[in-house]
Amino acid sequence: MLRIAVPNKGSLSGPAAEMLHEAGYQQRRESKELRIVDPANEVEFFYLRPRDIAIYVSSGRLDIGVTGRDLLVDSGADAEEILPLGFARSTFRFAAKPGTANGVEDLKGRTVATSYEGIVAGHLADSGVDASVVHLDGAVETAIELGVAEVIADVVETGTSLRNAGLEVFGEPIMKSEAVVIRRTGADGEEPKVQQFLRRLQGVLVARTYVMMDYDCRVEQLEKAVALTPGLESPTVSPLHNEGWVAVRAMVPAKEAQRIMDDLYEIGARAILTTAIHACRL
Ligand SMILES: Nc1ncnc2c1ncn2[C@@H]1O[C@H](COP(=O)(O)OP(=O)(O)OP(=O)(O)O)[C@@H](O)[C@H]1O
Ligand SMILES: O=P(O)(O)OC[C@H]1O[C@H](OP(=O)(O)OP(=O)(O)O)[C@H](O)[C@@H]1O
Ligand SMILES: [Mg+2]
Repeated sequence: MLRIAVPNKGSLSGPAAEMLHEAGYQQRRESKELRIVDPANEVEFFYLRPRDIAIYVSSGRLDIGVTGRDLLVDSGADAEEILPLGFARSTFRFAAKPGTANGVEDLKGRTVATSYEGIVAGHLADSGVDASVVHLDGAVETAIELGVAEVIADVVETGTSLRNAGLEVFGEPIMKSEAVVIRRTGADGEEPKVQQFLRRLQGVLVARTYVMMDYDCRVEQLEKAVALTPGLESPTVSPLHNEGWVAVRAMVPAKEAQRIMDDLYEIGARAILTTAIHACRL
């Protein structure tokens, strides 16, 4: 039975459960459940605090986990990223009242408040800057107003929390994060159950980024049409009952679907349809 750690709370928890559900795994019915078994898929899910997941996985008691890249790095645990999942995207940045600092070099002798002490201490050390770090659990933006620190280092997504606190980012981004699948460093990467789990999640990622496109076009336009919709391997082309026409079917990136439909129409393609892909194995 594959043992998988899943975030039980916070920004990662909802999207992680949704992705696992789309990948065909049973998920917990209510938020107080800490552990469920999915016998059909021979998987056991452990719902843990996102911050603790890398520690459990590095101990070898759980095979894999879903967490944030920033949380993995911050933990310092002996675990490695094996698949980025594309949700809970954020940037980790320094911020302060405007005019306080322009870069990490200005932090010498100052105090930085953060929930990610590992990342911040590592970054300061790498930059050769001697500053103090104060650990806070959350709502770090308020630390400056209340005089606990002059600078914060925190997760930024839309920037709304910083703006509301009258703060501005400064310096280079410290890191870019998103949800990731992790395993113990050096664990057997070929393990078939792990490979199957990763293939299922990759299938969801592809199903979310591509749509299926179908259209009819004249044989004379086929080469131009196929250049617009090359598909992953090559498009399927089938004859139509009306001579001189073919039906074409290919996967296209969802973001480009409308533009491709316009371009196909321009060259004379008709009955252009897109349909969602629910699951796939490439
Ligand atoms: N507003 C956000 N947008 C995108 N990702 C975020 C956001 N806030 C936190 N994250 C990401 O979520 C992970 C942190 O999850 P965690 O549950 O510890 O914090 P949280 O989502 O802020 O929840 P909590 O309310 O418990 O603090 C990190 O990987 C972080 O980058
Ligand atoms: O750039 P934004 O879109 O505003 O998102 C970033 C904010 O979201 C998270 O906070 P959360 O709401 O989880 O509260 P917390 O600080 O207590 O963790 C994070 O810690 C930032 O404060
Ligand atoms: Mg938070």
